[in-house]
Amino acid sequence: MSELLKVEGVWKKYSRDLKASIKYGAQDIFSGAKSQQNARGKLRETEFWALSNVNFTLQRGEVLAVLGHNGAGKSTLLKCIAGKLRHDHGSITRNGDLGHLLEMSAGFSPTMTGRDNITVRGQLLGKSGKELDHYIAAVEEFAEIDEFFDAPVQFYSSGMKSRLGFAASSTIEPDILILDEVLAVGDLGFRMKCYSRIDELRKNCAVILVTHSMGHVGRMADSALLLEKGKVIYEGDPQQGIELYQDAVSNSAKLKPGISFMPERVSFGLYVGGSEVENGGSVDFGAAVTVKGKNLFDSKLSVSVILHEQGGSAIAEWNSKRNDFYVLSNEVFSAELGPLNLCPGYYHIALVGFDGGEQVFLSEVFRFKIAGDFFNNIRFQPVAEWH
Ligand SMILES: Nc1ncnc2c1ncn2[C@@H]1O[C@H](COP(=O)(O)OP(=O)(O)OP(=O)(O)O)[C@@H](O)[C@H]1O
Repeated sequence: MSELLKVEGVWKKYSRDLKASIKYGAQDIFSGAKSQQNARGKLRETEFWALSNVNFTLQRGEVLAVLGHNGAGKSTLLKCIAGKLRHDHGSITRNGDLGHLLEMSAGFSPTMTGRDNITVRGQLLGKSGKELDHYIAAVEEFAEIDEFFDAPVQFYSSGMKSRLGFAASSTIEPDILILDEVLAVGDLGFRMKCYSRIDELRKNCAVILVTHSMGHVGRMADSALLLEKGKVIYEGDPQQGIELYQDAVSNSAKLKPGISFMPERVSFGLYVGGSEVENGGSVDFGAAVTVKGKNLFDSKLSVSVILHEQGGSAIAEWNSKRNDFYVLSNEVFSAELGPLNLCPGYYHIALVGFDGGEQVFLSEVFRFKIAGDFFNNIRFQPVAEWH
């Protein structure tokens, strides 16, 4: 393994005020080296550190996931590494070619077609003749945007831009590949293609990945860097990084008041092995979960238990009507959900009640964490035959 990137004591400041930001920027350019020396520790009014003393190294073959809340400084760090932004203090040493996809438009001219943009990019990379033709053909093949390749980029959907951008950046076989939220866009088929391309490239390069999807981190990263307000608060094992990040997200997540509709008319709880789990509590991976509730309405109701990923979409729903089960007025009911074999992380459960076809309540959201080692609980074994 060889070291491809060294980030040492990097600081970057921004100003919250646009006018002040332009003025300070001009002053810094004129004061040159002096500003570099004074940069650390000196903040003018309205300025703040978007990155404070960031250090890490990246080896060939390594995939590093940069994690953090919105505004933690992830994109700023990637832009500094890519040379798109000048950092105020510290040093960034790159050994090798860089490919990056920092924004969806990825520096494409909106009025030029995809093909023309790729041709210009290829030429800027020093390609000509057959080599340039190969590059354009390879990008066109990977992006799979068909006739849009010959349409102006301004008519592309965000998914198409990300396809073209990823294809353009990953086809040059860079030494360091920087991807900022690229895999958030695009359909599953394209994401799978991106995964295999990254798996292929990582043998010879280093990848820095910014994503809010912990699935991507778990699937691809060898290490994680967790940023909070511009500071590195964790560096190391990705699973540990994911847990710390999710804990931080969960602690800062505020449930919106007003989301519940007549919550006083329903009560429910989560139980594991007869014991009630407290809101925000933890459930071991693989433990059988039961929801118990009481109908405080005057009429009989059908109920749905809905399971959500934290901040994400519904991933399961159990509806009593499908079992032809109705909860009578003032009756207690239970729904045995069984083991929730979900990746460790935070989830939400809510209860919805229906009187006939009409929704009559939505409960408060119950938050819990699936804890434990996901992988240890899966048993693989050989079997005699396929069918
Ligand atoms: N050009 C700018 N001028 C002033 N402040 C900026 C500028 N760009 C970003 N910031 C601020 O710097 C901080 C870090 O921003 P950055 O975009 O790096 O965060 P991030 O971790 O990438 O967030 P997200 O997950 O939302 O993309 C934020 O407070 C942001 O508002």
